[in-house]
Amino acid sequence: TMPDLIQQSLCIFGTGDLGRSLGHRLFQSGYRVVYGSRRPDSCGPVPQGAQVLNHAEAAQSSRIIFLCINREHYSFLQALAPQLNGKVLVDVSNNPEKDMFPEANAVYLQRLLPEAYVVKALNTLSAWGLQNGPSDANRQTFICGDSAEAKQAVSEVCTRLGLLVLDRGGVGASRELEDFPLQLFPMWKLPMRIAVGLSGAFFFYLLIRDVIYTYVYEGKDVSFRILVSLANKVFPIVSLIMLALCYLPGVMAALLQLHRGTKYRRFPDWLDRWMLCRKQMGLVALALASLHVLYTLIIPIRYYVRYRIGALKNQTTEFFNILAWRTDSYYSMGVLGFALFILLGITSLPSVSNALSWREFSFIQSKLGYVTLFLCTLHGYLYGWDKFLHLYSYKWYTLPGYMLSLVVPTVVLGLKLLLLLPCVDRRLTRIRRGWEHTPQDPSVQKLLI
Ligand SMILES: NC(=O)C1=CN([C@@H]2O[C@H](COP(=O)(O)OP(=O)(O)OC[C@H]3O[C@@H](n4cnc5c(N)ncnc54)[C@H](OP(=O)(O)O)[C@@H]3O)[C@@H](O)[C@H]2O)C=CC1
Ligand SMILES: [Fe+3]
Repeated sequence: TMPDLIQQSLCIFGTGDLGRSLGHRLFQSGYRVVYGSRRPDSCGPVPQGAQVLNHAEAAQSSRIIFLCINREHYSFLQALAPQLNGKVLVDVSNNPEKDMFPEANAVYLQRLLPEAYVVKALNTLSAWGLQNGPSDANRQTFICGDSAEAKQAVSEVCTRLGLLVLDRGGVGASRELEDFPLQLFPMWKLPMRIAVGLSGAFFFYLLIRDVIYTYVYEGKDVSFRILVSLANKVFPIVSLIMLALCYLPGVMAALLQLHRGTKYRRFPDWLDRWMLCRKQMGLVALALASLHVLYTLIIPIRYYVRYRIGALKNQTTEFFNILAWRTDSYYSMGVLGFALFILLGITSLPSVSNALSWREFSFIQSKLGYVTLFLCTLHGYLYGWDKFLHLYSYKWYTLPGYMLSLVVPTVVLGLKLLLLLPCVDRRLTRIRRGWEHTPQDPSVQKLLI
């Protein structure tokens, strides 16, 4: 019923892992597959119905040739130039490490065969993923090449394989494409480093204040506190600081724009990088906040706590109304803050945020985000209440951890309040709409010309 499709054959060089998986998928999609191999008679198993020939013969069968060969072996293709000139060569290769070779693999291939049309594609897929059919992670492929017509031909094949094709431009973009598979959660690196660094620092700080101090002054060993009490201080402290760090770059960018009087100037690189990983920063903070919630929920079943309650059983103590208010208020702020925090986390998931308009997304991430930060900071302040008045809070003249955790959020919220002042807000809006800029600024003039 689809004679044109059944007739069309595609050529694959290399019968290795990727060659076989790709051939299998192409065959399933209705193409005839012809392999080019060094040893057509003794190569490994190939998909049913596929033909295996030597390279020169196989090249005759199709205009498009997928090179499922490692880059190190590309040089043999030069001898096949007469057969390969004018063909579309699909480079799918990756390197095991970054910057192994001076030029990108596809650029190298194009240099070896200047008369062929090199297209980089499929390198971000895996042989395993191809064999398993399109799953979520394997549904898209980046593609680049200098010939629009060759790219179009390869795109059609990829589309038939059920892949979403994302055009990245000329062959010069192939270095970027080849670096993709080598990345390991690039956006998570900075947030994870901050989380680990802050957690370590606060752990030792609190270890000295809570455990070592008690040991030195009271001769009591309370090291059991490390596992729950200490953890339940470190996690909320780091979580609150990181939540504030999500909003600090935005505030700083606004201040920078106000200071420069224009939006037509790039932010410094570090600020750009910081802004780009805000989502990951927020999700790490959410994970830590969740740990804080779990640790808090298990407090009543801890042996230490049950022991203390048992010991107090026969004493009649007075009911302090103010204490009831204090604890309830900080718990309620914590609960509300955490609920909003989860909402922020959910709306940052791609499948959810894709369903939101830009306006809805920025409403939740910015307005509700600041409300979340405010509630969580208030939770911290109410937790402290009047403790800062008591001398026992300052062991060895050091501040309690919760006080340190309030510094960054307080600064961020303060600056945000400043930005909300009507006169400041009006100026910022004018700058962001491009109505206002400092004309004597040379970089702006360059942009305007
Ligand atoms: N495996 C994967 O998941 C992915 C692989 N890739 C890329 O695909 C390419 C192939 O990978 P893969 O299939 O895993 O590798 P394999 O080692 O499994 O297969 C490579 C094939 O290349 C051919 N070959 C080997 N040496 C030479 C040589 N000296 N001269 C000519 N041909 C040779 C062989 O085929 P024959 O014996 O038939 O000649 C061999 O089967 C690589 O560039 C890789 O970066 C990209 C994305 C994912
Ligand atoms: Fe708390």
